[in-house]
Parts: sequence; structure tokens; C-alpha cells
Amino acid sequence: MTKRLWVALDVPQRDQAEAILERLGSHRHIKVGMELYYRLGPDFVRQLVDRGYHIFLDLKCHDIPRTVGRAVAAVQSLGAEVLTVHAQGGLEMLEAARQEAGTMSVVAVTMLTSLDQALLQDLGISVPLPELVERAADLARRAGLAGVVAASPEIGRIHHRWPGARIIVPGIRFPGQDTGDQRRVAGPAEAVAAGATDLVVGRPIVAASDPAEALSRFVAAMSQ
Ligand SMILES: O=c1ccn([C@@H]2O[C@H](COP(=O)(O)O)[C@@H](O)[C@H]2O)c(=O)[nH]1
Repeated sequence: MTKRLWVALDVPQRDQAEAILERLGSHRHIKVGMELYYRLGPDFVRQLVDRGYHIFLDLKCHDIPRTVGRAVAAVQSLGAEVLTVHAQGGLEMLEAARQEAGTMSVVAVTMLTSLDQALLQDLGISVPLPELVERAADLARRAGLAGVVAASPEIGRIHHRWPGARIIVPGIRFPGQDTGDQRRVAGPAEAVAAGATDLVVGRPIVAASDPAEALSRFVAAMSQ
């Protein structure tokens, strides 16, 4: 199966986004997240699709089922290939998203890669994080979604319970790279070997002095 690398276009302005796209040359798998979507709106996504980009729309919808269903219905015609929702919204919310998604693959964010056990403890949650990820993945499977977003250490457990799942993995860094706000990170080769179907990389490419060279390093590592 082809493993995809989605470059997270996390920049605040259209001209910056366009400059990065130009630097990335023929790379066509782009993640548009909240930062750009809230600024540039649906037209930007439509235009990228018209220009031949494959778009992963990372909106992480999380609300009551009716609201999420209607939000997904509002974006389903943009031409994005993948849309994220939060598993914490519960089974009914995930089902509502799936029902309104049209041709988009809906994937559920299990536990943000910026969270770890200590941060969950702040919320009074003492269930082990990998168990929460497993439960979230079970909900996504029951709702008929295409897969999940998770961190590399949890891939094996998800794959074991749901062999056909699309497993999209952010928090990707080479050893020694700045992890920023990410708490559960892994290298690209490690994540692919564990069974990731897609990787998401933002700052290590977008903020690199040579984004094209950074992208090729990640792509090369994925096929090692
Ligand atoms: O659990 C999650 C879900 C989504 N993301 C998104 O992936 C990228 C990662 O960016 P980096 O700069 O490579 O850290 C970013 O757009 C997040 O919104 C995630 O990191 N973790």
C-alpha cells in the first residue's frame, strides 16, 4: 500500500501558503488545518483541489451530533479527501459525521499527539492513554469511519483490533529535531514500520530553510 505524507500547511497567510506550495514542487498531498481554514475559508480548499492538490481537511470537528453532521454536510462538497473529527464526541457524533461525509474519508482523532498521561491527569483522567486510544479507535470502527489519527506508539494496538484501519500519524520528527508542543513523537521510518498508512509533517518541513530538501528526507525515510 502507498504510504502518504501530508504536509501540514500551518501558516497564517495565503502568500506564505503559496510560497510553501511552490517550494514543494510536485508534492500534492497537503493538510489544511484550522489556522488556514479559519482565515481563508472553503474557497481556498476548493481552489487547491481544482489545482490538483489532494486535501486532508483537518478541522477536528467536535460538538453535539446534529451540529457536527451539519458542519460536515457544509464541507463535503469542497473536494477534500480526508476530514478529521474528534472521537471524544462519541459514537452518535461519529456516525453523524460519516453519514454526511459524501466521498470524504472521515477519520477520528483518538488522543491528540500533544497530550501525554500527565496532561490527562490534569483533567482527572487516570485511565492509561493507550487504553483510551484503543477505545476511541473502537468507536471509530463501530461508526464506520475510515480510520483514526493516533501517535506512533499506539499503532500496533489499533492495527491488532482493526486491521483495515487507515492510521494517520502526526508528531513525526527525526531524532534531535525540535518537538515543539508534541508529546508523543516518532521518526518517519519507525511510524511506517509500525503500520502507519499516512504521516503528517508540519514544522520540520514548512519551517525548514529548504522545505523541498526536508520533504525529500522524510519521504526517503518512509521507504527505508
Ligand atoms: O493528534 C494530532 C492531530 C493533528 N495534528 C496536526 O498535525 C500537524 C503536526 O504538525 P507538526 O508541526 O509536524 O508538529 C499539525 O497541523 C497538527 O494540527 C497533530 O499534531 N496531532
